[in-house]
Amino acid sequence: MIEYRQVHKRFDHPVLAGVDLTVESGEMFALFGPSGTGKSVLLKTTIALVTPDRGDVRIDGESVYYGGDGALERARRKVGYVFQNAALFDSFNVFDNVGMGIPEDQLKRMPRMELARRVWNALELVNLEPDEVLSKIPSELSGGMRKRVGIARAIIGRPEILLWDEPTTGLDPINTAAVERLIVRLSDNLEVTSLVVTHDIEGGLLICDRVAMLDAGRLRFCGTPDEFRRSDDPVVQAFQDRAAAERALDIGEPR
Ligand SMILES: Nc1ncnc2c1ncn2[C@@H]1O[C@H](COP(=O)(O)OP(=O)(O)OP(=O)(O)O)[C@@H](O)[C@H]1O
Repeated sequence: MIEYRQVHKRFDHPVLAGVDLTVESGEMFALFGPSGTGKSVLLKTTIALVTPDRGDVRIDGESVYYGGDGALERARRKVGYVFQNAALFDSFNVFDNVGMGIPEDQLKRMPRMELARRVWNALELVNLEPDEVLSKIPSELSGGMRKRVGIARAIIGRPEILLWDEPTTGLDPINTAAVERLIVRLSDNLEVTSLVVTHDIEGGLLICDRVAMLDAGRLRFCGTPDEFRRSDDPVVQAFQDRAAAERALDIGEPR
């Protein structure tokens, strides 16, 4: 379970102004919101990739920020993070990039054969052919393949929680659908809690148990996909209308 409690963050302007949100264990949860409202920043506060100015995050009841020695480390071990642009290391091959998802202390003690087996399994789980990609560097892969390598790195450490930062952004419709199927399959097979930040509202509503919408640094909506669709909040409605119009433009439908 992930609990965000009164999370505040400002950079040169206020971004998060007291976000309260609970994602239950085993849940598949999507976070929506207009561009620049702090969705990625909130995701990053989960494991202190961004540190909140105020507030706390609790994972399975343990405070990430006030839990004392080792709390952040324990949180990071439980979480796999799928970065927006895959964030692979350009000069390392796929084997090394995926292997980096294993915590360093475990990696040091791990026999090479065991590491190879884990990397192989992780690549198979994301539908990549290990033989074909292991020795390639990221620039030799397509955008969709790089995303999958990033996902393999996130799952190789056997996380209990997967955080997905815009996993389908920049992908064509076919790859988008494939990655969405992958999110569902991995979340089911690995029995993880998934929190997905996405602009793909339709996809998020289709695959998630609950969704939330962030607006102006605060949670504007939290509920089931059905409740979201039927919300009479004008801000939520306007957001959905805008998303639908953008989608229609994307896929060339008449507006
Ligand atoms: N490290 C940082 N330093 C300064 N400003 C930052 C930093 N990270 C994020 N911001 C700012 O915080 C705001 C929220 O950014 P964030 O990436 O969380 O938005 P978002 O809701 O995920 O948007 P998008 O949907 O466009 O990705 C933006 O104004 C962004 O410029």
